[in-house]
Amino acid sequence: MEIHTPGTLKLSASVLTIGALDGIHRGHQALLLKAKERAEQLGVPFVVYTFDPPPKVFLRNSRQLMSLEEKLHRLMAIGADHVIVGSFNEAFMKQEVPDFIAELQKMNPVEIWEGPNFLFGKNRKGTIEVLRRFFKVEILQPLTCEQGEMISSTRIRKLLQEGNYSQAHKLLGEDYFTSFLAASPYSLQA
Ligand SMILES: Cc1cc2nc3c(=O)[nH]c(=O)nc-3n(C[C@H](O)[C@H](O)[C@H](O)COP(=O)(O)O)c2cc1C
Ligand SMILES: Nc1ncnc2c1ncn2[C@@H]1O[C@H](COP(=O)(O)OP(=O)(O)OP(=O)(O)O)[C@@H](O)[C@H]1O
Repeated sequence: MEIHTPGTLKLSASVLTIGALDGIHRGHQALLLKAKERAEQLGVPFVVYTFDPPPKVFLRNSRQLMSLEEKLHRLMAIGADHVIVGSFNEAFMKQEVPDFIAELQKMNPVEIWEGPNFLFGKNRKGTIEVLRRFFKVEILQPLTCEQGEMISSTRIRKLLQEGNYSQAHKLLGEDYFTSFLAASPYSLQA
């Protein structure tokens, strides 16, 4: 797996997923595995574009679920061929939608895979509809928990804050929880 700074990766074809992906929870895992499967079927590299820190950590001071290092390990295990890490700061978030689209075009994505609520660009003006003017965008039906609620990083943060570790465990996924706890600010030793 290769790691890149924004604007440097040029590919003749790819399958792309973009997102904060904080915690790589079961919803993220489903999305990433689907995109990886499509990349394999199409015989093109699988590219993940992520942000550090996650936008909500930078903008709202939300607690970060997973370090960048841990996220990169997870992405490698899932089979990402390339990861672009955008340093999310004042300068980055001022990029207008067309500038970000131009950057994505350098990777010639044949498919972009997202969940239903993906937004991007300055003032969150970029929607799935905007993205669809330029690329083939596929939407994964959101993965929900048994109670029917959508799995999200926000929900997991709340569960951990409430001390509901067993539900957080379920939403993060069995295989992921042990090392997640060891690496996170929610470590049991903390
Ligand atoms: C180029 C760019 C600029 C962004 N600017 C803003 C912004 O001005 N305000 C904001 O709240 N989020 C901004 N974001 C963050 C997005 O709202 C969103 O968090 C990000 O695209 C990741 O999607 P996700 O939250 O679904 O993972 C920006 C994202 C990108 C890629
Ligand atoms: N439960 C889910 N099922 C499918 N896709 C999901 C799910 N949760 C998030 N995604 C998708 O993963 C991508 C990255 O989303 P993001 O990292 O913002 O996740 P999130 O859990 O919604 O985070 P937060 O709660 O902090 O907003 C987006 O395309 C989003 O729609």
